[in-house]
Amino acid sequence: MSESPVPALNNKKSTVLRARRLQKRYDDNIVLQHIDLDIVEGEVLCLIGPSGSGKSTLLRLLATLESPDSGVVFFHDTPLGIVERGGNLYTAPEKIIRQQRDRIGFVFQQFNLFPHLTVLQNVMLAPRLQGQRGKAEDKARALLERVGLAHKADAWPASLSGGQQQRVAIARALARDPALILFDEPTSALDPELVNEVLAVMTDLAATGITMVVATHEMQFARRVASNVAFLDKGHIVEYGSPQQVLDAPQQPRTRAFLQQISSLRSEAEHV
Ligand SMILES: Nc1ncnc2c1ncn2[C@@H]1O[C@H](COP(=O)(O)OP(=O)(O)OP(=O)(O)O)[C@@H](O)[C@H]1O
Repeated sequence: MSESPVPALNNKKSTVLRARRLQKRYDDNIVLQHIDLDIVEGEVLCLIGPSGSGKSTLLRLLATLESPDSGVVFFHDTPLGIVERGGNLYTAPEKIIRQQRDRIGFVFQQFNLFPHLTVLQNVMLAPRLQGQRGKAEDKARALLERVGLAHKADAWPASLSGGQQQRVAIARALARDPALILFDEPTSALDPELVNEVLAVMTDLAATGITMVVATHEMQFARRVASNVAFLDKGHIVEYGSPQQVLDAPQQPRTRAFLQQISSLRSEAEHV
């Protein structure tokens, strides 16, 4: 019997998401290789790495917005793909997979709000689709309050600043009652003066124990908020550990070079 590609699951209850041996390629370009990750309840994992290192692709695989070429993502121990068990190929029932996927929120770099819906309607959409019709509006208003935008409920997305649109996108992700929220460089598209309002909302979420994976170039945020930091380089996780380990005492030359580059870009920007 061939060895299973997936290591035996341990039954640690608090593991929200587990990725095993993920690999992804686009044509000849191998974008991710040998990715193993465990994300436990309440953890904030920051993904850092150079442009093109595979952060966005990894987030899309974790959210099952795309499928890996091999390897599998488990969400609360449910495989969201095909695994080998006892020598047979196994997939969870489609309904179960859908229910699990619904509990993964995603916040995109470019906000991706629906332009033809008001702010309130954007946030109400998920609870409505989940059949919470009666409660959807109250829930959406409470979430807008939570991100400081209750007064913008009836506004159109295009009338908001980028920072406000991203806060609405966070409220929309929260409306799914997610067990995990994935953030893909949520402040990269923002003018510098709008970055902090979004990071403040994310810091509050982390403090309430929401499990998050955040691809980011905001090292101060990672230092303050992350439980763990993973440094991706050319599709591999080459360094992983606490923010102090990875950001203050990196072991790998590539991590050191990347952090120096980021910090010199930052000081150049401050002197313009
Ligand atoms: N849909 C796609 N089709 C083809 N190639 C892709 C696709 N998506 C990503 N890639 C390639 O995969 C590699 C990793 O891209 P990815 O966007 O995941 O990196 P990243 O670390 O998030 O970069 P950035 O910080 O610039 O967003 C790049 O070489 C990119 O060109």
